[in-house]
Amino acid sequence: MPESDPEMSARNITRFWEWGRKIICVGRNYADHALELKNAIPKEPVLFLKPPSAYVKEGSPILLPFYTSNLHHEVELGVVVGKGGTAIPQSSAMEHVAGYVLCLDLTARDVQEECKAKGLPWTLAKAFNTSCPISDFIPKEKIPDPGSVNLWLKVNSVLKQQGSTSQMIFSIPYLISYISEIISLEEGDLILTGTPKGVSSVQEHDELQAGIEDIKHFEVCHEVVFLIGALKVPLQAFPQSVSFSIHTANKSKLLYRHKQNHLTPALLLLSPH
Ligand SMILES: O=C(O)/C=C/C(=O)CC(=O)C(=O)O
Repeated sequence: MPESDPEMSARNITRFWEWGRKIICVGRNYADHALELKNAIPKEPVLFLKPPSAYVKEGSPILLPFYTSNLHHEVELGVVVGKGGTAIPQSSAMEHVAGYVLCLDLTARDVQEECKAKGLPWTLAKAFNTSCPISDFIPKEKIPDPGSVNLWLKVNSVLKQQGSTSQMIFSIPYLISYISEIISLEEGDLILTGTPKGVSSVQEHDELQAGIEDIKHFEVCHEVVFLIGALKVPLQAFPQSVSFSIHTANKSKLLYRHKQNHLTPALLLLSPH
């Protein structure tokens, strides 16, 4: 894969969500969060993906999937890739970063638990439309030390999550190097670096606010946070008319599968109709 595609380079990195092709997420990257969900501390990064259709910008509504009754917020620092590459060494990894966003990795926790129990992928739990709300683009220069910033999230003004990126098990340069060995990074890709502890359930009409603060330059970045880092996103139900009916298979067969195993796509086909 070429390191830089001239057509891609002409695009505006501050609007990466309009054309970026991948969202690569890191799970269990904060020990206290791994433990709150009763997981072991990982020895290497846990990776999963979201599609670009997961993006939703600050101020737009999050759609609440009808198949979950336990949607969780996870606040994260997102790293926006400015220069692609494969097998990027840790020593030059930060040269590939264009900037950052504050993001949420919304997770249908009940669905994820079932997927985990059955050894199934987490796609339904993590990759639905609007599962990745993002703030405005934050240029790299505004966060001189991304390994030492505070992230916080409030639900209806109540503080739920607070943690420092210094608590990450795998650092940003390590993650860029590790991921790019396996999945070539391209300009406009976003890496979600994991969430600190305090994840909890959100409901329709809840209001989420999140922020980022540079610990070392607290005074300056507190102001920056207020301007660029805050997310304020109302939740609303998936419109009933939305349909996931992507299968044409015989309904009675799907109904049988629904009874046997309600996490199969049959649930999506049959559920609200
Ligand atoms: O392993 C689990 O039970 C859940 C993991 C996550 O959802 C983790 C993340 O996405 C994260 O740590 O950021």
